[in-house]
Amino acid sequence: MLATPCRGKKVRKGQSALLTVSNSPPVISLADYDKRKRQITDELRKAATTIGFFYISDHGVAQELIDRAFAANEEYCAQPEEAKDKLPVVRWDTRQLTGIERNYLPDGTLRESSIAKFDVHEDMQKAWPDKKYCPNYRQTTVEFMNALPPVANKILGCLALGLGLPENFFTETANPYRADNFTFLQYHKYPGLEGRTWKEGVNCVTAHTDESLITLLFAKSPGLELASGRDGKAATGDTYGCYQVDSWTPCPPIPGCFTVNIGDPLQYWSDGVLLSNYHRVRCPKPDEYQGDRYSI
Ligand SMILES: O=C(O)CCC(=O)C(=O)O
Ligand SMILES: [Fe+2]
Repeated sequence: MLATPCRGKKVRKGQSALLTVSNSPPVISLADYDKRKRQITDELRKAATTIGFFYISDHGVAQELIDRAFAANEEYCAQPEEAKDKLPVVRWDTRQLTGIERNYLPDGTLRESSIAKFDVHEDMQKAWPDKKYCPNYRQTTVEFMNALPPVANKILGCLALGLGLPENFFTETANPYRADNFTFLQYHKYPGLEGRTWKEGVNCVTAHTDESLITLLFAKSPGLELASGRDGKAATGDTYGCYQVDSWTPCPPIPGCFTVNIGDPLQYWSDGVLLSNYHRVRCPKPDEYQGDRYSI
């Protein structure tokens, strides 16, 4: 079905490099979901099959809870280093996906993340930070994570309907409370990069596609960009020397909305109809906001 030329990613069969569509993701409202399911399905199908990204409004997750989740992220990052050193380290190769993750920009600048799975998972029990330093992280993370499946399920239900499949086709498989499920919440802190300039091609997060079914993202500031309708081409030009895309569309956060993108499994399972598109987080230029950037 799909070739895998580079780091497990793929070139889409039969798709030309450029699609002539507007590349900016639409805002899709989930308001009156039951009454408007047909319309929402049409809107989601269109966005997922042309851009692979969309914003979701009227999702039902309280702004107050979203704000607390960002505060929990800051709380985690502010722990003393000795406390962080006691936490399990995320390893993608062994699927040890709970704990702390440290990535570095080419100049050694640290980008810190933490990953939490649903509290029912055994490995999560060792990954919660010390309450002494992070009094709210666990409770807030659990509360926030529990608020997300209802949103994800609506989106996945409509995406299934849009493909002519039963509404529960993806949600049955994607039950995040199942012990063998890998759904996770990832908090990121991109450190402030004040006054620095970066060589073209150096990004805070290099071009990639996601391995989730869908990703629900909240970010506090711009930086996310998407390569809509374009295949990653094996070439030099990005940090990993893997993908070259010659047109990037900014995907700044819209207050109160989730930014949502389709991930690889949905592209595979739909035989390339739903698009798991390349995206990256660009390093800010000197005239842009260069302070710390938080995303969830
Ligand atoms: O931080 C962001 O805005 C997006 C990060 C991202 O693409 C990812 O974690 O997969
Ligand atoms: Fe991503």
